[in-house]
Amino acid sequence: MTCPPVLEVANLSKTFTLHLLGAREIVALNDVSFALAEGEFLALTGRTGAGKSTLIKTLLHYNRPTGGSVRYRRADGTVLTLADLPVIDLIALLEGEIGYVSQHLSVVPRVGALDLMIEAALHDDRARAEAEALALFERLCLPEALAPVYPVTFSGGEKQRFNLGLTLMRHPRLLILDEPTAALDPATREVVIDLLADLKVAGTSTIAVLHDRVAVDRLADREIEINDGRIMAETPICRKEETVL
Ligand SMILES: Nc1ncnc2c1ncn2[C@@H]1O[C@H](COP(=O)(O)OP(=O)(O)OP(=O)(O)O)[C@@H](O)[C@H]1O
Repeated sequence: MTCPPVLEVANLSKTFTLHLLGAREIVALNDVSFALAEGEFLALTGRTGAGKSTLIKTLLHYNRPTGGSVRYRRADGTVLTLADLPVIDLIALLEGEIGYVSQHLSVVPRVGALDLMIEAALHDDRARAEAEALALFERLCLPEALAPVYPVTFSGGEKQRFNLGLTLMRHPRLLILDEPTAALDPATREVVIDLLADLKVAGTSTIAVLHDRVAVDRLADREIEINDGRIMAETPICRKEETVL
């Protein structure tokens, strides 16, 4: 018996209207449909400006879709249609079992990195949260000296790993990543790829916008290529170690 998908995106569209430019319209996403299997790692690829970030922001309802629907299946089998959720429930979902790691830092100012991570934990055990946060610091090769520092002062690559760590404090079962390795040198990129690979083994379902071919080849089960806001190609990825002889 095959598992029902964790996420079903049906005919999703997004048109931006530029009101200050005579209501000019930009069709950023056009009739995109796909499903994400439980535990699957899906890579979204495509040229710059193709609509990849718009796709993930729209499927999460950070952008209000122009058309289409997104259905998310919880661990207990309940299926939620995101557009029908009261805002408070949508926020709880996006700050809990669905984790979104954007390319940008968005945190409370003048709070140190470690405290932000401790606050992000979904439980009230501060000592446990601190231990979890420090373990993530180490796993992400963030120097412990940065723990009390405001993340706004971090380098691009440090911010990127901090963003990931912050989201992982909540142990999301569905992870949505926007270019998680973009600002990283090759060695640090390996650190992040290894962590994402371990999360995949642990059963996390993931959608990641990736320009990084190494990351696609190491992590993805399937690649969807976006162009002009549409799906151009959908390719299963077969790794050597998975090939049955
Ligand atoms: N809020 C917005 N208002 C107007 N246009 C937007 C908005 N967000 C995105 N766009 C436009 O939608 C198109 C797709 O942008 P998007 O950021 O999704 O591309 P992308 O594939 O993620 O690109 P990149 O790889 O460069 O990050 C672009 O033409 C962009 O200018």
